[in-house]
Amino acid sequence: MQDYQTILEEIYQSLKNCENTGQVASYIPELANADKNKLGLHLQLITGENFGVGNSSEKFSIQSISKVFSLALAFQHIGNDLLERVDVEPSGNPFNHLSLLEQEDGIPRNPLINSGAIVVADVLLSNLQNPKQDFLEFVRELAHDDTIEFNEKIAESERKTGFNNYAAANLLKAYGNLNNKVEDVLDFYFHQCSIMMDCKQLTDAFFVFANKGCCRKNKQHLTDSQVKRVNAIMLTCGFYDEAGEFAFEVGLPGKSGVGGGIVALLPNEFIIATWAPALNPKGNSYLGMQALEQFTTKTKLSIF
Ligand SMILES: NC(=O)CC[C@H](N)C(=O)O
Repeated sequence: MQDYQTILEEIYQSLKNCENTGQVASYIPELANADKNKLGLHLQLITGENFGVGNSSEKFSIQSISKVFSLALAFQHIGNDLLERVDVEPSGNPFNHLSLLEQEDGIPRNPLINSGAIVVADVLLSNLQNPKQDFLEFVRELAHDDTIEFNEKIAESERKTGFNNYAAANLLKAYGNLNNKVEDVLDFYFHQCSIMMDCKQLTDAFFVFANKGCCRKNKQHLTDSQVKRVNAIMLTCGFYDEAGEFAFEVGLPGKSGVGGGIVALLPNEFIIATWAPALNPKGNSYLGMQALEQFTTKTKLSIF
């Protein structure tokens, strides 16, 4: 086995010493408080070994990483019917882009951009009995961790400034691709994005996507085919208009969030999560992208 702890420490040291030109997201005011100097990495092997460095056990707002959980839960409930309301093509555009939605008659390009995730949130609202609580329980169950919570302050902060997401939701409603009230769908969406987790917990929860749909306690949550699809969507759409760059530099399916987190995985091998709050111009963690590039280069482990 490779010396993963040493590899993580080398990556951590090299990034701690490099100039961090990223910027913390400030369009959600609560996120602007994050400390740009934080950096955490956690690796979990499919065999259960764990390795961590830096601020890997500090919780942060997972933001768009939550879109993978909502996609998985929607697949679990309505299967491929989901694909009638949201496509699976990379958008080549920023996560909050609107004009494509209008050009394509209210069918979002994929479930990992905001408009697509808002449609998925609508599906969950229609299919769950207590939507927010049931969603939280799903994430807790995947991670086997009942301490995972929403951050009400962050959800409220985004509600107050989420004009772009209101625009997307209203456009979806106008095209007949939203069954519930705009306010209710966005309340769910802002809460899912506000969930607080650390790098270790993210690797726990994403274990299911590296392990053919079975979580760490061996419960089957998704079929083989659903896991294949979720991973394919992560690979092609998980980093918005930087998905090509991530595949090129890192070579793993993964998902980023504007809280500065990234989770990536190699099916049947490992799950790795990074957290560094400052973002590059495309909205992905500046140091996190580099950490993962170094990891797959040093270990020679990627899907390619
Ligand atoms: N890329 C992200 O993490 C974006 C999520 C954020 N909640 C938004 O809707 O703008």
